[in-house]
Amino acid sequence: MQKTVKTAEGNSRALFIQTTQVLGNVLTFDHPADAVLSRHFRDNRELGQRDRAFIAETVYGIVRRLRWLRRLAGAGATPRQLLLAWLARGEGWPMRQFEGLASATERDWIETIKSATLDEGSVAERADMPDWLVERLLAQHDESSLIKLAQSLNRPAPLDLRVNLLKADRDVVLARLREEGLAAESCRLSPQGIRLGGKPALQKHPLFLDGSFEVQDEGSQLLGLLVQPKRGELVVDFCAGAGGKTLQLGAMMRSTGRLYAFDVSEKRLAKLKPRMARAGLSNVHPVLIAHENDAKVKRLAGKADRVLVDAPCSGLGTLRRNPDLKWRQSDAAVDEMVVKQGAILAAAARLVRPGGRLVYATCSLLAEENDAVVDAFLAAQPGFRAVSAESVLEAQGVTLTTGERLRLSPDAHDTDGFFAAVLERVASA
Ligand SMILES: C[S@@+](CC[C@H](N)C(=O)[O-])C[C@H]1O[C@@H](n2cnc3c(N)ncnc32)[C@H](O)[C@@H]1O
Repeated sequence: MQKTVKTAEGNSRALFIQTTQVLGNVLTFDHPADAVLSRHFRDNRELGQRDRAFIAETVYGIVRRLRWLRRLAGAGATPRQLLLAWLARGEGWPMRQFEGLASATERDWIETIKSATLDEGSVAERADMPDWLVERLLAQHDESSLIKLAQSLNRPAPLDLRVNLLKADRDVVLARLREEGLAAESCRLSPQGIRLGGKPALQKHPLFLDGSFEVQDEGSQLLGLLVQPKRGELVVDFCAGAGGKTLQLGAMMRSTGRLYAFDVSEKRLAKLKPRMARAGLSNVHPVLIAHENDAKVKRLAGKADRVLVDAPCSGLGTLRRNPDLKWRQSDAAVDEMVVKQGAILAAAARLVRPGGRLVYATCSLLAEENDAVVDAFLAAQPGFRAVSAESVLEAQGVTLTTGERLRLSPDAHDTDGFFAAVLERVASA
């Protein structure tokens, strides 16, 4: 495999070739883009931080604007042509920057790309989304708000941290990061969050290694607040994954009580274990389940004070971080997901004790995966009632006009897109 020669400009011929290779692999959409990138970086350990950033940002930039680039460069454009078109039009590289990187013929082609004009295009083309997705979103938004939302989803996300309140104080962490020259601000909404300017590498930061903070989008932090777990409670994180929210819930419980972290993915749960240790949590019990009706789940029927269902979903609210999802998801996959979401919510609800709380959340922007799932659940389960998400947040010092259900989007809140409904099992008489 071609190895990179790092240059001051970070745009050597070899780097260019590697970027084209990675892009070609990402554009098959067989695997998530972040997995393709991680693998490439693992196989090319000599790549410096700048080169990695160039490859990742370029590939993500192209995937975000793929529809536009294919209109400019031609539907059958090769990964290399897409790369050239992106650098010329998306990044605005002047012609001289292509010297030594592109052949004379390619440079002529780049000139035509630079001066090409496109007609306005369809809504889906302007949104840089597949037609099926725009059709679904147009049922919820008018054209101009959809374009605004799409543009916000087509921009990179900021980097947010959640301070582990079990180990650290937000102001102390903020002050330390600032002393180190990082641009750090308190998050606007989450009382546990810090927003950083730029994308500093933090995996080796002492405050990361000692569990004082974790990377977690501000919107995701608000979901933890909706669960609002207390010391000594029995809490279930039904779809815990690698534990982004489990860690937050465990810290809010001050490492007391019992916090069950269920998931069907052994690989994801395995990633939770070192994170629990770093976070100083001894109340978390990861449990691998075969499916939502596993006997291990049923044992807790009627016992949980709080249950979080952070449901598997299309993930379309996270397009800023995972832009390939819009090309990897499909209409049919969303329909299947909706059935699964209903089944998981119904199974999770059985665990909630009378008077206990159930939170259903997704990082989707589609009403089918959000309101429709909750509406169907409430219609089938008269033993549950809705609680206002806005009031739950307000009680914790978060001022956000969101109404009964939490709806976050990058254009309105500069967070990833999230949905959540807070439900309560009516206490028996
Ligand atoms: C949105 S992700 C969870 C993210 C996690 N809560 C976090 O904050 O990092 C959804 C998770 O649901 C899990 N999942 C899928 N089907 C499930 C099921 N039937 N029961 C429990 N978890 C399931 C997936 O493996 C995935 O980890």
